[in-house]
Amino acid sequence: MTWFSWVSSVVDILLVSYVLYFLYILFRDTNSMSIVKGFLIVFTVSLVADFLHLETLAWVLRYIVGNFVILAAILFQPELRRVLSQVGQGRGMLHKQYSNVVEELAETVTEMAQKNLGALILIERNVGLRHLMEDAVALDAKLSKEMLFSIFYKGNILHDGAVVVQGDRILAARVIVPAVKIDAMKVKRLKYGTRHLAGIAITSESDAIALIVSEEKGTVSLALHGKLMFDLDYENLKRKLYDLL
Ligand SMILES: Nc1ncnc2c1ncn2[C@@H]1O[C@H](COP(=O)(O)OP(=O)(O)OP(=O)(O)O)[C@@H](O)[C@H]1O
Repeated sequence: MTWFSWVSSVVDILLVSYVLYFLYILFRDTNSMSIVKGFLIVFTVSLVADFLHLETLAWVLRYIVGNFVILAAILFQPELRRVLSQVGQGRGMLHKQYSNVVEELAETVTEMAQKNLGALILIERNVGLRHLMEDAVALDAKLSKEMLFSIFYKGNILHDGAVVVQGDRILAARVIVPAVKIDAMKVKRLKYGTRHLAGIAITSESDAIALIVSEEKGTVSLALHGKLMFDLDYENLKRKLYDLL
């Protein structure tokens, strides 16, 4: 073996390891991991069936394993779409950094809901929310559970209104979403109060995501494009945020 083929083998192994690690990071917080585990089980059983000469079972399992790429493309569709759009935007490699924000947010609001601590968190995406922050309190603080809990703690002067989050920063607190014209009938039918309506309003006029923790109901809702996904649990919320960020 020449030194060149030795070095290229090492580089080859390192690159494959990196690709596998990268895929693991991208998929670990979705249901994809259970699909991968399912595939590994089917693959192992097919080897055992082969070994034991269980012809029909081995044939069926070989067929499933052989067509896994097509199956995976169908089953992984939301994840693949997300991964491709991130890579397209050059954000794929930043996913790990983003995953911390997603987890921190999902954990924080779930805990807030359990403690009936009301909150409104506006997550900026492509459309800037600067116009909302003119009369707000500028912060530019690192996003953390402690910081969000402190802000929305009832005794804090900043607790009234929303916070605006950009990446892993909390840009401002006491952000007031301008009153929107939602007719009285609709308000009655929707049965939501002003915090939820503010979340619906801001997301109908921007591409922001609003996380709304209901003080009264102890629920977490996510507003997007003016529509509310009501009462999300931790897993669903995290999955939704991963898809959107
Ligand atoms: N336009 C707004 N912009 C930002 N925050 C708002 C706005 N309107 C209300 N809020 C916040 O919502 C709080 C009042 O929530 P309200 O009880 O009316 O709504 P809700 O949707 O029923 O929420 P909850 O279930 O938490 O009671 C206010 O104290 C304020 O912090």
